[in-house]
Amino acid sequence: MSVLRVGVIGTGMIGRDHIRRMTTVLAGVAVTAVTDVDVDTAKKVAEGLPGATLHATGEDLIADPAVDAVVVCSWGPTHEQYVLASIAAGKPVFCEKPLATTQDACLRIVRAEVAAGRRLVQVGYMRRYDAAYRALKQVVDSGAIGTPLMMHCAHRNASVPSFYEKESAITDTAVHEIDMVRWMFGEEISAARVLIPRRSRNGGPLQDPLLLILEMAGGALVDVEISVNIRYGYDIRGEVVGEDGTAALGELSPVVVRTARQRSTPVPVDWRERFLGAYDVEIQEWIDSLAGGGAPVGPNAWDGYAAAVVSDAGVAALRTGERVPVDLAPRPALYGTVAVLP
Ligand SMILES: NC(=O)C1=CN([C@@H]2O[C@H](COP(=O)(O)OP(=O)(O)OC[C@H]3O[C@@H](n4cnc5c(N)ncnc54)[C@H](O)[C@@H]3O)[C@@H](O)[C@H]2O)C=CC1
Ligand SMILES: O=C1[C@@H](O)[C@H](O)[C@@H](O)[C@H](O)[C@H]1O
Repeated sequence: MSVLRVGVIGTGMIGRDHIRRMTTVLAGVAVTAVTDVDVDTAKKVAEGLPGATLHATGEDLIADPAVDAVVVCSWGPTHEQYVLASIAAGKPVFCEKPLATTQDACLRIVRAEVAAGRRLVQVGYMRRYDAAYRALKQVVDSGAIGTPLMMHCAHRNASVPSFYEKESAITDTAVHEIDMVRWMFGEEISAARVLIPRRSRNGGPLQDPLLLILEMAGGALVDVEISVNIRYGYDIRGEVVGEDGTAALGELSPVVVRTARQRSTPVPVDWRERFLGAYDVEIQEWIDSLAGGGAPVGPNAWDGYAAAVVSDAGVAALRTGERVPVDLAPRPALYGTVAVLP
């Protein structure tokens, strides 16, 4: 079996987590190079990877002949330069979300990939790989609950770091639901609104929670509660309401505890725990798709662009209180003829 040689740019929290899974869990892959502007961290990570090269820059890593494919896990504003450099080098690139931090930057990536004439980019929207979301989509697609009319979502973080801003609730957090509902309904989002409830005393200067309302092109409505200081753990919920029934993400805990007349299940601490299996499947399927020179089949540059445009609409809705339409550029043929590829 051939081994995909991967270079990782950014050895922070998720970069190290993806390196751990590529070196200890997944098959057909070796991490052969790393880099980070925080040289000390990158050096420590490289020391734990026998034979891997520590590069001074992301560009050096992309040019390394011992790197077949690139994984970008640096901060969002740096994604564009590394994704574009990977496309220019003709190397497949898995980029953690967001694809880039502005819709113009995402469009530059889309155009570069179209000019290259083949799919090279995959974006890290891992919910599409989660067993519960996949089971939910299977029910929706089967028609068992009839035409979907609404989806209720909750995205709750226990807490967020001090650099998290008001807009991050949309651009950093709800962006996962933005991608997920496009995939779940197989269609684009046409408009966004934000409703602002009473502010939590745990939210500090943030407007927390928020309610993001998304209008799907086919007329369904999606509401997303975004609470980022919920304290009790990391809680992700989703329920689709159809004409003939409803389907919701199941309870995921492998254990139920009964004691002192209480019944309880643990709540994950954060996304690494909740989506552990999804990240494994996501990266394994990406590796497998590249075998023998193949193209990635997961969330593509168009999906990254569409998520950025909807995020911008959400941010504008948050700032103005208005309903903001989503205005997408024409979609290039490289990204298929159905609205959102399955
Ligand atoms: N799919 C998901 O659920 C998640 C995705 N993410 C995404 O992953 C990315 C990284 O997030 P974290 O690991 O949480 O951040 P982090 O701050 O822990 O790690 C980012 C690393 O990138 C490095 N870096 C920054 N600029 C760089 C540059 N120009 N070149 C090379 N390295 C550079 C930093 O020094 C840092 O070590 C973000 O885009 C974030 O949105 C993060 C958490 C979960
Ligand atoms: O991507 C992620 C983080 O960056 C973000 O800050 C969290 O809100 C999300 O739940 C997580 O999946």
